[in-house]
Amino acid sequence: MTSDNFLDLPPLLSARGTVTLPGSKSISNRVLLLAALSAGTTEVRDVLLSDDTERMLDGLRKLGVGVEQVESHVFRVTGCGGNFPNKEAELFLGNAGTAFRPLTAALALSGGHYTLSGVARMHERPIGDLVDALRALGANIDYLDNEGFPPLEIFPATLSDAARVSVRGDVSSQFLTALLMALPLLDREVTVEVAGELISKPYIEITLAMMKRFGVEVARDGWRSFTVAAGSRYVSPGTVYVEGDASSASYFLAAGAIGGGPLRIEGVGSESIQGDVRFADALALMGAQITMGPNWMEARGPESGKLKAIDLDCNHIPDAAMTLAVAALFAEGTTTLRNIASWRVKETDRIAAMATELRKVGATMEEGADYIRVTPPAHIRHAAIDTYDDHRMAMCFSLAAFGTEGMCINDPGCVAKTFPEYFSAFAGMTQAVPVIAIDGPSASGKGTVAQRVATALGMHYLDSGALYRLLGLAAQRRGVALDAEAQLAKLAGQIDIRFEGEDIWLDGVKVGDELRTEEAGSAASKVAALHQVRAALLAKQRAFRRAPGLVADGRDMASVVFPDSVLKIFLTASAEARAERRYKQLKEKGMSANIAALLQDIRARDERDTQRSAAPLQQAPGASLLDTTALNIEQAVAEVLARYRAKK
Ligand SMILES: Nc1ncnc2c1ncn2[C@@H]1O[C@H](COP(=O)(O)OP(=O)(O)OP(=O)(O)O)[C@@H](O)[C@H]1O
Ligand SMILES: Nc1ccn([C@@H]2O[C@H](COP(=O)(O)O)[C@@H](O)[C@H]2O)c(=O)n1
Repeated sequence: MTSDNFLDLPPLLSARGTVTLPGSKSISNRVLLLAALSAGTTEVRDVLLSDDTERMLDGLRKLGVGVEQVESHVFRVTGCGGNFPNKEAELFLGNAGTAFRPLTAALALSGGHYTLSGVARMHERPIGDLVDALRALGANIDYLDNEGFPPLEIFPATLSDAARVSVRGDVSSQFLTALLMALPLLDREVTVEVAGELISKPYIEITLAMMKRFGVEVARDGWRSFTVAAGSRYVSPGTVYVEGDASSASYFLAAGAIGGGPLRIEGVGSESIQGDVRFADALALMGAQITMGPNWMEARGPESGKLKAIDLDCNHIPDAAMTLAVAALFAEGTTTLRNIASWRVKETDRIAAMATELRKVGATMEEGADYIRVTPPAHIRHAAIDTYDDHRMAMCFSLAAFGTEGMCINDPGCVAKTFPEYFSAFAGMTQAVPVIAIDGPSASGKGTVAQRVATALGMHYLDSGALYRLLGLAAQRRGVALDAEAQLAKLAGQIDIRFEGEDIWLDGVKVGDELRTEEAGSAASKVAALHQVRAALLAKQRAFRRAPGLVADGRDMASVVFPDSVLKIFLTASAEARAERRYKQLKEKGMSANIAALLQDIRARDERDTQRSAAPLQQAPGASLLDTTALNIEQAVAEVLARYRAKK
């Protein structure tokens, strides 16, 4: 169920299957830049296609680098040997930190005049520590707006002969990455000293590994200093394969752990150079069963059946740690994630965003400057999750749909930053609570059949017509006209409806046979024709979708309320057969009835239900017809069950 700006995920029951990951963002953008800085042509394969890599590719093209897309995920980059052909360019780099920081450093040392800008959030993300280090080397960089933040204007450097520069490591490891990648552009030995505790060390490992692949070996003293020797030059290795994205793997591993699995991820594994593969260790600490090979990982639910809380220093997995915060909703106890101060300067302030959104679903949250603490609620509430233009917020919160009510994700399109096809991949790996939708005209027997099918399968049952009947009844009791759309829609939001077995309660009072009269049916069909009323009752109907499954009967179950139903039946019978059934039904209840009048009522109701503009009664696309005119109840039930089994 999607619209342009939100995605309503149904409640999820399980997760299993095999997913092939898109290429790593961190590796894609590093390799593309190194290929551009090299001598020679590089074929880069399995490149991630996303907003962030598009920003890098676009930037390189504007700098005059030859970038040719040879296949969908394959680019041929003709390196410029450290000398960008275009000495004047304006680059817009969106919110791509992996493009902005390294390009700043490379351009600052490459003798041209450039401006670099991004989206508003990029202009709030600090870059002063990197600029200071570059200035120490002689770079000529101006802030165009706020001191210490993009946008930047870069002029040709007047290089100093500094042999040592210092850069802070405790704000973003991308500053060190950017400096190291640019240093081979200088023709001398330079040592970079790291000031403060270096965060996100695994990302530096990726940088060093990629530089080595392009022929530049960095000497190091632990995590304190790094030296690039004089005469270092990037040389194309010919072809480079980009690994699958380990941060993206975290959502699927967590889905396997929460939803039972087995869920296998291909494209990244024990031989990965990405630090985020260690997310799998954190998930194992929570009790998940993890297995892996060189290029794959697999997650299953815990043997005990329940994940458990952890207290973890997440410095080594800053991005994937966000996934742990949402997985904590499904763990016993309080989870604490520490050493995550870098979350505050990412796409959004991720500590604040995570705390706000987890509170919406009912979690008890505690947040500090560099930690977050999650205590799960007894019951995960359905909520509209804001995503703050942060792809990881959207992807993490998809996991919350494993709660009993599903989850609504606002602005799901923000995943395009790193994983444009995320939600379809996620849907392919997860199984929603199944719905069998049985629609049809009045007295066709859908209620009787749906109830029996639900009992046979141990599923829940929704009589959606009862909601419209109850609203009609409530309106009549309160003197609201049956065509007063706005008032009726408001009333629909106010009335308290409760189903207990055969009994139905309206505003705390049990409703009797009055609900089943043709008058109540007729009132229902009048209020049901109003768009605002239908919209007001939508969420109430969807809330019936609970594990292990739902059988729902009505007029628009398959077309509007549960369009992803696993089985859609359009159950009908001739108007005469239906009038006769209704006649018998009313007589059995000791109510008065006249078969000719019933036939007339049924025809009038059919006319209104099929001709209205709001969710008209129809055989929905994908629904199969079941005409029960010549079938008894048992035969009709058996037929629905047979069709369901055939679907499984
Ligand atoms: N296949 C069938 N053969 C004979 N009688 C049936 C059949 N299916 C249902 N009935 C009987 O028809 C009557 C009407 O059925 P039911 O109330 O289930 O219909 P419905 O489609 O849900 O109606 P409404 O939409 O008005 O609620 C019931 O008494 C039921 O027992
Ligand atoms: N999904 C639905 C269900 C019912 N209606 C309207 O309510 C009337 C009463 O329904 P019953 O199934 O209890 O007979 C019906 O005639 C419809 O007009 C609906 O619109 N959508």
